[in-house]
Amino acid sequence: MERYLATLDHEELYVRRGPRSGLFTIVAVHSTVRGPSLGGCRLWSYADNRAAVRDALRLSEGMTYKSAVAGLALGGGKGVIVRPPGLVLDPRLRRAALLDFGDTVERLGGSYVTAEDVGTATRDMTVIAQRTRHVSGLSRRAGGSGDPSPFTALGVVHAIEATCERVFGSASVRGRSMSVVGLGHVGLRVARLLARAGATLVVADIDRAKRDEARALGARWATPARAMTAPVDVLVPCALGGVLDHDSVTQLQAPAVAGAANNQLASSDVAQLLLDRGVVWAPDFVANAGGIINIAVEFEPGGYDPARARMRTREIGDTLRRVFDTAAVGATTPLAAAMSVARENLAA
Ligand SMILES: NC(=O)c1ccc[n+]([C@@H]2O[C@H](COP(=O)([O-])OP(=O)(O)OC[C@H]3O[C@@H](n4cnc5c(N)ncnc54)[C@H](O)[C@@H]3O)[C@@H](O)[C@H]2O)c1
Repeated sequence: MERYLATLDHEELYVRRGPRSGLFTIVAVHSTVRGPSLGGCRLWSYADNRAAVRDALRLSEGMTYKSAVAGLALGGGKGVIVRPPGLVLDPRLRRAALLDFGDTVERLGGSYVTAEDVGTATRDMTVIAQRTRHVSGLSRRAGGSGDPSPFTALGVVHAIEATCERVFGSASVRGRSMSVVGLGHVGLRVARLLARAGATLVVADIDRAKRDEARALGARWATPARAMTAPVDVLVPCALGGVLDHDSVTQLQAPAVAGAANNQLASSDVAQLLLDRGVVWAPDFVANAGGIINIAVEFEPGGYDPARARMRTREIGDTLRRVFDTAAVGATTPLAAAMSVARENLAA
């Protein structure tokens, strides 16, 4: 395993071919130290099955640290349904694969709880729930916590405020300039919240149809490349991962970066480059934890309550302040500090 896949640091890895669909279903449980492992079910196509297993192992580990740094009573896990390259899932096959995945989750007896992820949506969770009760993120009508995006956006805004406080001495975004790259489910909501709070916005998306949103926000529209290097106070990446690499960081003009996009650093050494260039970076897995914080409320005594979810999401600001303080004391990067806070919480 170690030789062919990845360093194994996990509690469980379950690979099972679904009898209905014939597709491989995979669940990796990295840690249940703080609670049941939670992580989305990714329906994705890979070059080969090893790559799919590797992805489940890697992503489940990331979930352990994301939940731990947020102080949640959850561990890290991830599910994958492997779609063979070129295979189109018609509705019948898709349903069969989701039911197969539900059986896989059920066999793990609650050590893994699934949720939506790339390639799956809330309605898919309803199908999976026919085979297992270890499902989160069902619709509000079905008793779940529903769409996580508004909570992710709220958390990102609190992360931006904590970052402004660190860089400019005040958490207020009023009068600050910000560049929001990616106006999707999260980015558009972040932009609206920032505009309402008095920030001046540059916005960008590869989808030019989003230009109308810029007008509605009173924001300046830019190409994604220009928005990334705009001379603003805060860069807010809300599209894809890997946007901060050795090239893009040397062109950054913003002294602060805080956004929703997952895996913003192309490689972990970019964290040091940002520090060396005096750019304060809010680690993505701290800033974008609002979605999982919202889901975690489903597991609290009394069940899901949106007001409690909002309250918990606001705590992202304080978590990030602790990360920045830890980084300052240790003269290290916010990435290293966030990992150290997560490890402390795992050990506690
Ligand atoms: N939805 C959540 O609750 C949540 C939670 C945690 C993390 N995230 C992360 O936040 C990011 C955004 O998530 P989302 O749910 O809003 O996704 P989304 O698909 O709704 O939105 C992404 C937007 O980015 C645009 N985009 C894609 N490539 C771009 C590029 N190169 N430049 C500019 N725009 C580009 C797309 O056109 C789309 O409008 C992702 O990285 C996601 O993994 C989302």
